Amino acid sequence: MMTTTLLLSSSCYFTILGSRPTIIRRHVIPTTHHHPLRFPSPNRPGFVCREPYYKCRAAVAGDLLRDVGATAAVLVGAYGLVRSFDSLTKRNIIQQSLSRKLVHIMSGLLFVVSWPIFSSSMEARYFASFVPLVNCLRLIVHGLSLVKDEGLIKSVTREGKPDFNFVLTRELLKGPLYYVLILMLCTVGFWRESPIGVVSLGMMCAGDGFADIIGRRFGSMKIFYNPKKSWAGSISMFISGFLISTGMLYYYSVLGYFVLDWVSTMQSVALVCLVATVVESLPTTDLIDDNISVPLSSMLAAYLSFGY
Ligand SMILES: C/C(=C\COP(=O)(O)O)CCC[C@H](C)CCC[C@H](C)CCCC(C)C
Ligand SMILES: Nc1ccn([C@@H]2O[C@H](COP(=O)(O)OP(=O)(O)O)[C@@H](O)[C@H]2O)c(=O)n1
Repeated sequence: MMTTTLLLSSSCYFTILGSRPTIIRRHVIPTTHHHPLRFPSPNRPGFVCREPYYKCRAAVAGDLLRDVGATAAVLVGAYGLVRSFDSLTKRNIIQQSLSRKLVHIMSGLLFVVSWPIFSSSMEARYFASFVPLVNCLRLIVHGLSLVKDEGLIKSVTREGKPDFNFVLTRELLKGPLYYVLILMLCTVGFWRESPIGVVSLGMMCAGDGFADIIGRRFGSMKIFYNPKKSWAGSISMFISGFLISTGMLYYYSVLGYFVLDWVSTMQSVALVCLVATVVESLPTTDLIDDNISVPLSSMLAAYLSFGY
């Protein structure tokens, strides 16, 4: 019932939204609705099915089947990723802090990489957002110690010691929870139609992740206005964020989702990286988690520089 309501409401919402003219942006010409590699989907605004009705219904059913399959596959991938790092940590192959950061880096990036396996229907983004939603609920349930999952605790908490006291598992309700909420926001809000989501997640996942990994190891020269952060960490955030975000945009442009003017695009990505890196370096972690400040500041900077 909830799914039907969601599908009907999202179809109505995107029928209205989809009637907007396709505006050619300074950098980006959104081609998602008319992606040459995508088969027409009858539940897309403006689509005129010239085939017999049964063929249109088959196309809708094909989209639905594809999105359900893609959702299941990505859910399994998410569970497998956390379990893999739990195993590596248990066998002392990698340190717990490194495990957490690699999960931080890889989860979101692999999630964004998986978006093209979903259909080109208007509801595809909601199927994709179901994956971070499930993980959000999982973090809440375990964060409130309603259920015990040693592997999850070891893979995504700072301590990694699953003694299941409420204080420790409550950590799941901070960084990790904000992280999956931002994934949901970017999936539903920007999807494959705007570079803003891709770049913002590149900064949150890769930039913030490598800042920690490099900063912990090589961050002897501290930032004068925030001794908890280092120049090495911030510089690595800028470089990794720029390279990964640009690489993700290239991936989506090769698949035909964006047509990008690369000179101005790289200038815009560099600006977003600079803004996100400065925000991350500020002594505000106690006030607002990096998993909120970094992506939100990236979204604002990307909106102002990409034009939409
Ligand atoms: C450890 C995490 C965040 C904490 O960040 P920080 O506080 O150290 O800055 C990441 C938590 C990841 C979450 C448990 C699983 C998310 C999975 C994702 C929605 C889907 C991944 C799919 C892909 C195919 C592996
Ligand atoms: N710009 C940065 C970011 C992190 N770091 C290092 O990485 C550690 C963890 O960074 P963080 O507090 O942002 O970690 P999370 O809150 O992202 O888990 C810091 O205590 C620093 O040792 C750094 O040196 N420079």
